[in-house]
Amino acid sequence: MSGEATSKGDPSQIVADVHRLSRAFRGKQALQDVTLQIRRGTIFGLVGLNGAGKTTLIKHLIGSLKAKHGSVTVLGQDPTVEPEKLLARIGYLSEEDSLPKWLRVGELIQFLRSIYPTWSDDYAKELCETFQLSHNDKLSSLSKGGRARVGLLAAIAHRPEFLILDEPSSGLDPLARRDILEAVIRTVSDDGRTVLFSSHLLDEVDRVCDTVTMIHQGRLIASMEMPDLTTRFTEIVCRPETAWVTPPSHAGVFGWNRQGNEWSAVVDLQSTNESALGATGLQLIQRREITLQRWFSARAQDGGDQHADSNNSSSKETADV
Ligand SMILES: Nc1ncnc2c1ncn2[C@@H]1O[C@H](COP(=O)(O)OP(=O)(O)OP(=O)(O)O)[C@@H](O)[C@H]1O
Repeated sequence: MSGEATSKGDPSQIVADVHRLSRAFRGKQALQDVTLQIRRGTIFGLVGLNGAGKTTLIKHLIGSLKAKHGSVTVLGQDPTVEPEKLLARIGYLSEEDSLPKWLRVGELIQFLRSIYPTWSDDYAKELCETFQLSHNDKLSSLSKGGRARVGLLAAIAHRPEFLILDEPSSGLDPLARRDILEAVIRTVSDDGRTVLFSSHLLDEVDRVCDTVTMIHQGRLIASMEMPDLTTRFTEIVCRPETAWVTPPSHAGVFGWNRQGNEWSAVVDLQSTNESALGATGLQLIQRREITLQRWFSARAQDGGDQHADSNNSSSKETADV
């Protein structure tokens, strides 16, 4: 499990280390016993339904919430101790539009370059060109997408070691999303930089992330390297000879979906295989490559409670990704 991996791993390669973090708000559990590590130089995808606990986790990482149960270390420090030191090394873009709207783009840049020792004028200029922003633009008169681009510029022009993007794509058109993702990739390609990308847009997570971690109702229910998604999971389609009222229960098969006479499900090939499925009388008519979207909806549908991957802590699918 991840605790074991922590002790074995090189600590300098761990950008964020979350150990048994729990958080409740007014008696309601927002995070429960979450343990994970984010490795240097990776793009870490964080997914989960609305209210799963993603932003609560991120708030602990940037030090706006202090861990009450469990511990959080980011770039080797407790984010709530000397937060200004840490914040100079990380970039953060939240889903909320929190830019000071009374400023112009150029004024905001002047302010930011005075607080970030590593601010890069050249990179800020390049980003202004890429995002088609002018120093003269008033933040109040920019579109939502325009302000999101300014937010991204503000988050990355000091070339942070660790960039945290919390739903950066929400409300943006596909072109603006491309800008964001390309900027993310560029940032990461600078040697050794790390990104946490929290998003509901699973095709984007699939396209840019090295790993994916899913939180469901405050619990971390799955975490894996992206290539493992397609080697470990597959989607099957069955046509029952006699109509099913409910699909059969089989270890490693989850997220059943009905389409007319056919049923599809996700199979964890580590827990079961097709010959074992055949022996149960399941008549397979098709096998499809899994998508992140299908895996995610299957996991969410089963409430994170099925046995396909959550019980296989001996596999690669631990929180150490
Ligand atoms: N300050 C707060 N006070 C009370 N409840 C809170 C607070 N912050 C979060 N919560 C609750 O904690 C749970 C997790 O919320 P969180 O914002 O972390 O989820 P999320 O995964 O980021 O959701 P979304 O995808 O909708 O942004 C939710 O039930 C939310 O209502």
